[in-house]
Amino acid sequence: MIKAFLFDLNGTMIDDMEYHAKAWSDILNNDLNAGLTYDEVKAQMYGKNDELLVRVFGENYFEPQKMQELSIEKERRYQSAYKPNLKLIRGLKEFLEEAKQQGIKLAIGSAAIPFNIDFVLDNLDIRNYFSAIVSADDVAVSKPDPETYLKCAKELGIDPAHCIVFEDAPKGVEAAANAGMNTVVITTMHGIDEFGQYENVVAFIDDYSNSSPSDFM
Ligand SMILES: O=P(O)(O)OC[C@H]1O[C@@H](O)[C@H](O)[C@@H](O)[C@@H]1O
Repeated sequence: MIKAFLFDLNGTMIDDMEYHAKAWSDILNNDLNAGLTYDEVKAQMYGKNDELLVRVFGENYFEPQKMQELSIEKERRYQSAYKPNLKLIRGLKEFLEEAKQQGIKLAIGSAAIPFNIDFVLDNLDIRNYFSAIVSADDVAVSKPDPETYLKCAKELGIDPAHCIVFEDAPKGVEAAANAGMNTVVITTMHGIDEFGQYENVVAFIDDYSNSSPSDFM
């Protein structure tokens, strides 16, 4: 029996992954000469910003302070490009409202830093729907490690077996599987064909306009 919905943020609540890809591509290739193709940048976009930098450049390439600066700079570029288009994915507001009315607990489990989570929640004024918010700063290791989603469940006081995750990224679906949770996939940046290996996907949706919370309980 499902008692809680755990939402990934980027690509799942807002359709912004193309803006993350552009900001990362700019930082990695134009500022840091990583020489990655656009598809390679997209494939690296999961987990914390520091984890991404280590995957691309190796351990100890940057001082922690430098990684912090690069992370903030990347999010500044992302926010300034995306802000004019900032909006929830179609049908999500009504979906959240209905879930709240039905007593389903709601949480956000994101690899984003609080700077970005605040940017979304405060500009869209939707913070009040969520009883727990787990960001990059709240976990030792991000997705595909299960820590993010297990921490959401713990903060909500709900058994992981009674949670379902909403995700857009294969590595996020993997994180949910590692946490023992099923997943609803929102096909924003990643197509259905990219999720073939995951047995914990129970549904694919383009947006929330034809769904209601009871479909996933
Ligand atoms: O876990 P979420 O909400 O999908 O966020 C993931 C993204 O968050 C962004 O802030 C990172 O810069 C991206 O690299 C990462 O992919």
